[in-house]
Amino acid sequence: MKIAVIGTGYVGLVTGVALSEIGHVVTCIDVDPSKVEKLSKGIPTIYEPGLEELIKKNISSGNLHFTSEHQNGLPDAEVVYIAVGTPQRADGAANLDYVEQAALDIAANIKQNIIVVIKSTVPVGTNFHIKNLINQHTTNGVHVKIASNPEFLREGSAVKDTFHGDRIVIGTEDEESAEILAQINEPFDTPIIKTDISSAEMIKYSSNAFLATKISFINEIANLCESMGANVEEVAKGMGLDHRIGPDFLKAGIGYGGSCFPKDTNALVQLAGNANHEFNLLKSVIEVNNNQQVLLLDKILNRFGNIQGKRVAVLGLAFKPNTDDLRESPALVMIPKLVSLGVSVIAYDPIAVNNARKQLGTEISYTEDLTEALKNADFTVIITDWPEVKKADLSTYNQLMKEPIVFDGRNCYDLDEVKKATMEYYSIGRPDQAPELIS
Ligand SMILES: NC(=O)C1=CN([C@@H]2O[C@H](COP(=O)(O)OP(=O)(O)OC[C@H]3O[C@@H](n4cnc5c(N)ncnc54)[C@H](O)[C@@H]3O)[C@@H](O)[C@H]2O)C=CC1
Ligand SMILES: O=C(O)[C@H]1O[C@H](OP(=O)(O)OP(=O)(O)OC[C@H]2O[C@@H](n3ccc(=O)[nH]c3=O)[C@H](O)[C@@H]2O)[C@H](O)[C@@H](O)[C@@H]1O
Repeated sequence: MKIAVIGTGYVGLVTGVALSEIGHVVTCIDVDPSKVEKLSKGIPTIYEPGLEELIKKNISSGNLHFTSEHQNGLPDAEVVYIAVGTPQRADGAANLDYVEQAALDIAANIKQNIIVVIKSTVPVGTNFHIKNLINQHTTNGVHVKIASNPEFLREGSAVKDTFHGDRIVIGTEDEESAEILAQINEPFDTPIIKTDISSAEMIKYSSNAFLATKISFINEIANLCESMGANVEEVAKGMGLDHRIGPDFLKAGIGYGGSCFPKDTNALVQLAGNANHEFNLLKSVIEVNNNQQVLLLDKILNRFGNIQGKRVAVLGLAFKPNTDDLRESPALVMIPKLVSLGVSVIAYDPIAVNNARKQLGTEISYTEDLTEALKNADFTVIITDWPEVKKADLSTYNQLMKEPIVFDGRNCYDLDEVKKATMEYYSIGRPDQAPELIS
């Protein structure tokens, strides 16, 4: 089938590439010509394991094309996916400007009746709004049907998630569209749920809100564990063995970040508000997360009092491992606060340094070398559980830092190993480790 995908960010690019891999002829359209130039040469614009090989392979086979001109991809397309951003507005609601512009681009360029599939995460009602917008603006008598096909991939495992997802949700107006979309997706060998459009839109927000709730719940339990002398890792293990609870998303830490949980939880609160429903549970989830992101700072100030003039190693800038994405990373909250308290920060990340420089500027130093970050540091703050950090030989903290004092926002280390390594160690929801060992 001939498919066009509008937007080549995390979702659009991975979707377009995956659809080309399963045999469709795909044109990916992006208004950013620098992205299109790189992608056309087979150079990925995002870090995603497995993506580069698939881009190169499908460009060579003739199944995958990139363009910055809507008139190059849309006229022939039988199905068009919208995968542009839906960032957060100042009031928390989803900003639909990019989706609406994509709708106008479709209306101006299609030459036949097609199905438009919205992959972007959009509030309930948006699909019908976009369908009407397109159909009001087509000039040559053609019209579109609309379908909601929300995306559930995670950054860092986007390719794997696309080929081996838990489910594909297809919300349509009629059985014929549902059948066409089911056929397009059939080679993914993933269970397909056919439903109505509003339910499909709601499934996406509810899924993200529920996962965020699990994280805030375990973080709140972690904070209780600290007051009560329990260990949250043990508690999560004991809870997760109950199949009704499950072990996933029970990792306590510095709070959730990323381009979606923060914005989608806020958007759902707004959406509920529009329907005169106070979503108090989700409001608390957001509040817990906001507090969690600065919890380590309280621990640091409790330990030191004044930290002015100290050298701090910050390990990890990305919002999670295996991505160079910094959107809503706890690092963006923590580092400016540390800087405002007069410390000098050297930040380590294996792949996100270039993106971080654009956001955090030149007030801090950056390195892709873990040992360089630790050298002569007065204390270390762990923000991202990169494998490089988790696998580090704990004696290096002792060898390289002025004093091995570590504030770990991701519970990277086993407490018995920490004891052996003679570190002063503060983590989340576990007993602090032996400050008296430090001379
Ligand atoms: N990033 C993620 O892991 C996931 C994101 N989502 C949702 O998918 C949507 C897209 O997210 P991302 O891929 O992260 O966004 P992104 O911001 O990385 O990419 C959006 C792309 O669309 C392009 N664009 C904007 N307007 C355009 C237009 N009129 N024509 C052509 N290109 C246009 C931009 O230049 C940009 O390259 C959002 O609604 C998000 O909530 C859903 C699941 C996972
Ligand atoms: O809508 C989206 O954009 C996507 O949002 C998340 O994916 P992603 O943001 O890529 O990453 P996650 O692995 O879900 O992690 C999100 C945040 O939660 C944190 N987290 C995750 C799990 C956990 O147990 N504890 C925890 O603190 C991570 O460190 C990270 O900051 C969802 O997992 C995807 O299903 C969804 O498609």
